[in-house]
Amino acid sequence: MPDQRDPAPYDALLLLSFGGPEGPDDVVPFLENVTRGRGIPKERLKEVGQHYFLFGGVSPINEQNRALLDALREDFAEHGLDGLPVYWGNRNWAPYLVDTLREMAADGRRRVAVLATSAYASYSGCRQYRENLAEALATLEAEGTAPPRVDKLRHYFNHPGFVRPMVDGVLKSLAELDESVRAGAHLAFTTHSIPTASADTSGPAGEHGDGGAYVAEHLDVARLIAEAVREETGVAHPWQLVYQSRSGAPHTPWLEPDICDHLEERHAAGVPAVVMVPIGFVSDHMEVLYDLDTEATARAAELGLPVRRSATVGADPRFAAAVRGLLLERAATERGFVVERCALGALGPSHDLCPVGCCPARSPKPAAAGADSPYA
Ligand SMILES: CC1=C(CCC(=O)O)c2cc3nc(cc4[nH]c(cc5[nH]c(cc1n2)c(C)c5CCC(=O)O)c(CCC(=O)O)c4C)C(CCC(=O)O)=C3C
Ligand SMILES: [Fe+2]
Repeated sequence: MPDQRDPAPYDALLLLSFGGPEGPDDVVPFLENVTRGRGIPKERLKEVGQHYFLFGGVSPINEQNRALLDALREDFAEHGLDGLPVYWGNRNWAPYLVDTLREMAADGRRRVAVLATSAYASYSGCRQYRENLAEALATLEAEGTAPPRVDKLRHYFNHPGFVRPMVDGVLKSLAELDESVRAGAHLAFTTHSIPTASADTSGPAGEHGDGGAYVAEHLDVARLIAEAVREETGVAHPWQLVYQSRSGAPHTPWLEPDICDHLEERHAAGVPAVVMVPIGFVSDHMEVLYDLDTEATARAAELGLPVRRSATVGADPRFAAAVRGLLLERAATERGFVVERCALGALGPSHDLCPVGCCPARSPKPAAAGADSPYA
């Protein structure tokens, strides 16, 4: 049996996130960072900029990550991992990933476990993070600094520490609905829309059928939550997986239906209330605060349809404990043990190392933490 408290070979955890603006002057440069080379129409960028300006140019994502860092440090300290430092770096805003990795190298960190604030497979949700890691490591090498080795922790969409807090969130939202509409409420599980071409090729090649791993993983989580809610309430609330935050050119097919169209369609079908469950996201960041709490909630109000939006996991202590579990599990695996890998649902635990061709890019770039990675 491996020592369940031994983080070796890891000497640090890196929380890798998206990043977001912290004031009005940050908004445009942030959007330029996000969309460089991605072919996003100017009109869409203007519109998304307005979402940020509506909130004073501040995305809530950085505050959310600071709270998660606190929760992780507290959990580690309480479970004998207080010697394991936790760092934070972002893909698109300060603290930038490359600066954090440089600091980690200077601090003598040689082997780093990476937790991305993205729970599912897809180019945007996995490989793009791995490409950014590879790019940052290459930058350090070019500067003459030996970069630490980075291992990305597996996808945790089906980990109980991710799923259970969301079940509680749905139960809370249902309880907030008026009793007259509660039992008839539908659950709208939402996630980021992505191009269908990207969805179909998400995950290891050939796995999971139409919509690839991205859709299959979300359906598994939606089913798990709906089932747990039924067990708690005795009511089988009808549910559907829907999408939000569509971007890109209008002629490119993206996953549908959109949450706003779905609310209209449910309303027309006589559904008395809807709980929007943002399973695609780890915290209440701008896609949640604008696209659901502002836009979709306003659409529902126009329709006279009662809606609630349930909580994301954020800094829930159960999620922090899950991260510790993922790190210790991977650490033991790297030390040569065969360990139990905690996962709910039908798909089982996700892979540790992305195989060649997993979530392919439009134009191939080096990606870290994969079977064919230059820095493995
Ligand atoms: C799958 C997915 C996740 C979930 C996984 C994960 O969390 O990583 C996610 C998260 C996020 N997306 C975010 C912000 C943005 N995403 C954009 C654009 C895009 N996202 C895409 C996909 C995803 N995005 C895609 C396919 C595009 C089109 C451009 C491209 O092909 O790359 C744009 C540009 C404007 C626009 O096009 O909408 C912005 C500003 C923020 C920060 C929010 C905040 O500031 O609080 C977060 C957490
Ligand atoms: Fe996005």
